[in-house]
Amino acid sequence: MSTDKKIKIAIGADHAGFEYKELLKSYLADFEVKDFGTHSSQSVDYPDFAHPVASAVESGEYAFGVLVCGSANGVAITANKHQQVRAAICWLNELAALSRQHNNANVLCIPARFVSEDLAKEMTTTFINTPFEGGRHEGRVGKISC
Ligand SMILES: O=C(CO)[C@H](O)[C@H](O)COP(=O)(O)O
Repeated sequence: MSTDKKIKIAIGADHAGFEYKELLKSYLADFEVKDFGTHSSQSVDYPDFAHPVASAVESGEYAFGVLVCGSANGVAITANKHQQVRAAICWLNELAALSRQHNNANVLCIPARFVSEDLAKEMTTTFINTPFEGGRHEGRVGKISC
């Protein structure tokens, strides 16, 4: 994959996403990645990890967040509570691309129990490397915050 050491990525997961998070952390070794936990497969509560990742992206310190839980619903619902966060649940590579092109998503949410490791890696690469298209999508994205 293409790499850019200047891109900072915040990553987090609950117990269901722990193994995928570890895998993605290694996969993203050429980026500046901060791991917000969890750090084992012991059962935990996904908001305890989704909020810190979302805050890190919302602050502007991290360009992107990657969150992993079983279905991706919990981490996405949590992350989207943050005003500056647009968290997208993706289970196809095309959805990862569209989440960037049309929605300017800044947090990728991966359902570890429903996608393969290879697809998780592929979607992460796509998410990081796909630019927002702007244009007609600019105003729509601008209307999301309330
Ligand atoms: O997907 C999730 C939240 O959306 C969690 O990973 C899932 O709910 C965890 O379930 P369990 O406690 O049964 O392992």
